[in-house]
Amino acid sequence: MQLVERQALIGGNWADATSGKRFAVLNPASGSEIAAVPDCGPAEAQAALKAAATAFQSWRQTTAAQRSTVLRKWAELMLANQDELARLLTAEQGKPLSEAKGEVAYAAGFLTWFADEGRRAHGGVVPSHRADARIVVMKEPVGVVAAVTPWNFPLAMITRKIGPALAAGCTIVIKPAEDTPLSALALARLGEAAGVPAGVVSVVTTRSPADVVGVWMASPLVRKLSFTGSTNTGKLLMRQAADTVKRLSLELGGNAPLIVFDDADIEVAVRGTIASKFRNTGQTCVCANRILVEDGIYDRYAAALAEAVAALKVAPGEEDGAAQGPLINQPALDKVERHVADATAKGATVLTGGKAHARGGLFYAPTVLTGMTSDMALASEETFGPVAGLFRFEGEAEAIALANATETGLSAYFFTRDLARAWRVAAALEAGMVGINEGVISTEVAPFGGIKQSGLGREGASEGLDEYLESKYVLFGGLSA
Ligand SMILES: NC(=O)c1ccc[n+]([C@@H]2O[C@H](COP(=O)([O-])OP(=O)(O)OC[C@H]3O[C@@H](n4cnc5c(N)ncnc54)[C@H](O)[C@@H]3O)[C@@H](O)[C@H]2O)c1
Ligand SMILES: O=C[C@H](O)CS(=O)(=O)O
Repeated sequence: MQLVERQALIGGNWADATSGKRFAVLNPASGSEIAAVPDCGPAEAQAALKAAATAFQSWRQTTAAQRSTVLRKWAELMLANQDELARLLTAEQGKPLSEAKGEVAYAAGFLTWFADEGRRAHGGVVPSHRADARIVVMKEPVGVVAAVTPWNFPLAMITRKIGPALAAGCTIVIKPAEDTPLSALALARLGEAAGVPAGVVSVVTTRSPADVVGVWMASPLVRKLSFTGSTNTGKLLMRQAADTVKRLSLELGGNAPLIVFDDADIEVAVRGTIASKFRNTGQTCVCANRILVEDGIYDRYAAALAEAVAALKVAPGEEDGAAQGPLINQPALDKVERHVADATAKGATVLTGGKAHARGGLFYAPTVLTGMTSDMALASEETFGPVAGLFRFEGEAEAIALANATETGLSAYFFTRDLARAWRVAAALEAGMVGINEGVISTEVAPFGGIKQSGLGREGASEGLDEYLESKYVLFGGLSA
């Protein structure tokens, strides 16, 4: 396999951990080792941070056009290596190759998007409050950014940070998830080829995240943390950030409702449910987690959904036609099995799946459960696996109440053909992102993020650049009136 890097990128140098320690990266479909990478610690974290602080002084002096050129070239190299990057991503993360290829393009899209946005980071001239003074507002880069990213989208969750950070003139130190470091290292190699200067981007791989990230969180040199991962980890890092008042972008957990109203087009609703619930084998932060179905359509929809889910091909991601890959690791599989066992013990019925797949290992049969109730674990916890739990409701008010009965608020979906209802329900749902008659809404052009305990800030869109900029207001006084 090409593009496999076996060293970390520390301040422009490809290096082993000073301890010599390494850890294996496994293929979740087979359990076989793909490669081993450095198990870095505080020494490497400090070296990467020092290099980023030094590089920041020169990178911030480049023009927006120069930074844009580098980001565009990087995106071009990603697309030129799309097949190789996708094969590597599928090998370490498990998703079907078709989805991995889609992620490469999606990830490159953030670099292209912010290559353009960075050239629009305008400040402004403010109408002065005094005749002898003029006021301007300048946009300046935040500084050194620490990025901590998850395993489920090992490329896109990184470029969603690198893009705006570098476009703004920041430098960045990255700690990728221990399950999927190879995609991050391959990305960094392409960045080097695109002209990213030494120290501007570092990738520090480790099996001990707290040891590496703890150095960055304690240092005043890091002016911003951009984190994507679970809400619990996000809260922990948020507390650590307080000591040095770091800027925060937090993309955390979800528990998305997907509502099917009586007037929905069943085929559209089933297609949208499959797209939302089973993308990346259900291991997506914006996956539908609770399926709320109105009484009048419930039985027809449940039968149609179960038929479609039963037809999903479960296989290693590189196999032709694979629609569902393995779970990322044993704890992820254990959680899926716990949610299904809890639901059936409390009265839910399995329409399809409901057990480990015949392939064994980390493969689980895509599942549809009916008769779900709010006391079940799946109702309040993010399953992060291929399980669609159907809850019954009567009337719009009950649907909204059920949908909003969660501490998170990342995404929500609903299916209806009533335009007035579409506006009412979209306004009533407590979520940062809403899909109407659509199950996949993620794009670099729209602000991605959640409310409540799903996080802070937005990624992508024009707003995504603001997360990496500071406003400096300058008053020119003593001017003749
Ligand atoms: N909102 C979003 O955009 C988004 C996107 C993807 C995943 N997620 C969420 O992430 C979760 C799944 O991802 P995960 O299992 O990798 O989450 P996780 O929080 O376990 O890990 C995320 C990252 O944090 C690191 N980490 C873990 N503990 C740490 C610590 N004590 N100090 C420093 N770093 C630490 C991990 O090594 C990893 O790189 C789900 O809840 C999912 O909803 C959210
Ligand atoms: O896990 C959620 C990520 O944000 C993936 S996507 O942006 O929804 O594709």
